[in-house]
This record gives sequence, structure tokens and C-alpha cells, in this order.
Amino acid sequence: MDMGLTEPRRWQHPYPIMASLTGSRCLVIGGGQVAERKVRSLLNAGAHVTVIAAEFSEGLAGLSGVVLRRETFNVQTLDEAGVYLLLVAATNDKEVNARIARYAMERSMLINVVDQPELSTFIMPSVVRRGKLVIAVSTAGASPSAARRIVKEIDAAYGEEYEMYLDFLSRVRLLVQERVTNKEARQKLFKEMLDWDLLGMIRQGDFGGWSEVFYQALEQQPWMSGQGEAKEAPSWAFLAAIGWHA
Ligand SMILES: C[C@@]1(CC(=O)O)c2cc3[nH]c(cc4nc(cc5[nH]c(cc(n2)[C@H]1CCC(=O)O)[C@@](C)(CC(=O)O)[C@@H]5CCC(=O)O)C(CC(=O)O)=C4CCC(=O)O)c(CCC(=O)O)c3CC(=O)O
Ligand SMILES: NC(=O)C1=CN([C@@H]2O[C@H](COP(=O)(O)OP(=O)(O)OC[C@H]3O[C@@H](n4cnc5c(N)ncnc54)[C@H](O)[C@@H]3O)[C@@H](O)[C@H]2O)C=CC1
Repeated sequence: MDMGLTEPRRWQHPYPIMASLTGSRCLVIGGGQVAERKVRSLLNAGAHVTVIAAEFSEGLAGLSGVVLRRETFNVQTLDEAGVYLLLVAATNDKEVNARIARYAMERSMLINVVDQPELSTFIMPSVVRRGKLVIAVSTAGASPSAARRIVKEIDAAYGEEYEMYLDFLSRVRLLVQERVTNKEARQKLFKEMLDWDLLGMIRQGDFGGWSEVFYQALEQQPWMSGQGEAKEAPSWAFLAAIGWHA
């Protein structure tokens, strides 16, 4: 094995990624409060979660949609269960957690060790969600409580309107990508849309009616139907059609 892999990690240059875990096999070992938090977040991500623990918290025992195995960590029985994309070592036994980390590393599985970031290949951030908008804050383990405090500030600054805002941008982007072949025109529209006060309209409750007008005006654009050139989109005529007064 490469030496770099087994060296303690100092988390100097964390590499942030957003992962899609839908249907992926994930294993959490440990059945206390910390394991429960990790299991819930994995389940919310659509993962296929197995939990192995000597004892389960009430919350875990009552969870549906997860496989619970009441046993202690054992390399042989785990190997029989097959490969997992990622593992979380969440027992309260530091030595056992370190053994789980070694087990995962030797099999190239991602590993989060809840009491030893230096043995982890991934750690979990504190998160704010507004539909498709996901804001993750990490202190690279320096202070999980500080990460949480910062997230509370972000939580207060980014309201519920962002969910509808991103749903709208996403829908328009898909429509335009599908139908407008001119790349510059597409990019121009996407950029200009960010300058429109859509968030203000959502906050004021005017958005539903306006977005219907917008979709109709969009449908009527020659560059949407493929009949015209999309070079000058969005035109002033288009902006006028959607009632936009900048
Ligand atoms: C490295 C990391 C590994 C990982 O778990 O992924 C890790 C490690 C450790 N956490 C410890 C303690 C606490 N952790 C929390 C809470 C959270 N911890 C989370 C993540 C992480 N914790 C990763 C780094 C995150 C980063 O900073 O980038 C959050 C963000 C996400 C989540 O867990 O899903 C979640 C907040 C969720 C939310 O937003 O609500 C609280 C507060 C509470 O529980 O209320 C406390 C008690 C207060 C305190 O100690 O600060 C200890 C000491 C244990 C001991 O003393 O025995 C260690 C081990 C060590 O530091 O060595
Ligand atoms: N990363 C984080 O966010 C945090 C991490 N921690 C750390 O997480 C650890 C776990 O915390 P809690 O969930 O509160 O602990 P806990 O004591 O409530 O639960 C420990 C669990 O591990 C299981 N266990 C112990 N040895 C085992 C083995 N050999 N095989 C299988 N299962 C085994 C127990 O049955 C129990 O379910 C703590 O020791 C602490 O160091 C604590 C707070 C936050």
C-alpha cells in the first residue's frame, strides 16, 4: 500500500465535493447518538445503510429503511457482507474505531472515524439546505461547534425563498439548454437572469403569476422554437414581454 494512505491526516487541504449516494451501500459501525446522526444524514441522501452495533439507541432501533445488525465489529463477517462505498466508525472505543479505519483503507473504502479525523478520508460538514441549494461549512475538524455556529448565521441569511428561486433557475436552464442551440445566447440569458430581482418577487408573493408570464414569453421566442437565430437572446422585446422594467 502507498505510504501516503496510511499516514495520519492533518486535513490541511480538504477537497470539497458533493456526493450522490442514491442506492450506494454504506456501513455505520456503532449505535449511539453520533452513529444515529450519521445514519439519518446518509438515509436522507438516499443511501442503502447497514448499521452494526453491540447496542442500538432508541432512535436507531425505531428507524425504518435501514438494516440493523446487533454484533461487534468483526473483519471476517464484514468481508462476507461484501463491499461498501463508505464506512463510518462511530463506536465509543478508540481502538475499535482505529481497526475499522484500517479495515476500510485496506479495501479502498471511504472512511469517517468520528473520534479521529486523522484516520478519516472524509469528514462531514455542517449543512444548510434550501431545496437544491446546499451550503456546507467545515472547519476541517478544528471546531465542529464553530462550523455549526457559522451555519446558524447562514441559515438566518438565506431564507426559504431560495428553494423556489433555484427550482425556477433550474427549470429555465433545462428548457433553454434543450432548445437554444446558440451557446453565447444561453449564457447571456443565464447571467442576466441573476440580475433580475426574482428573490424579491418571491418574498413579496408576486412570483407565481410572473413566472407563468415568463414561461409563456419564453415559449414564444423564435429562438426557443428553433425558427430564429438565438444570437441576441434575451432581446429587449422579450424582457418587455415578461414585464421586466430594469
Ligand atoms: C472531524 C469531524 C468528523 C465527523 O464526524 O465527520 C468531527 C469530529 C469530532 N466532533 C466532536 C464533537 C462534536 N461534534 C459535534 C457536532 C458535529 N460534528 C460534525 C462534524 C465533525 N465532527 C467533523 C468535522 C467537522 C468540521 O469542523 O469540519 C457535524 C458538523 C456534522 C455531523 O456530525 O454530521 C456536527 C454538527 C451537525 C450540525 O450542524 O448540527 C458537536 C456538537 C453537538 O453534538 O451538538 C460536538 C461536541 C462539541 C465539541 O466537541 O465541539 C469530537 C470530539 C468528541 C469527544 O470529545 O469525545 C470530534 C473528534 C475530534 O475532534 O477529534
Ligand atoms: N464526530 C462527532 O460529531 C462526534 C463524535 N463523538 C465521538 O463519538 C463517539 C461515539 O459517541 P456516542 O454515539 O455518543 O457513543 P455511545 O456510547 O452512545 O455509543 C457507542 C456505540 O458503540 C457501540 N460499540 C462499542 N464497541 C463496539 C464494537 N466493538 N462493535 C460494534 N459496536 C460497538 C455501542 O454498542 C454503542 O452503540 C464518542 O466516543 C466520541 O468520541 C462525540 C460527539 C460528536
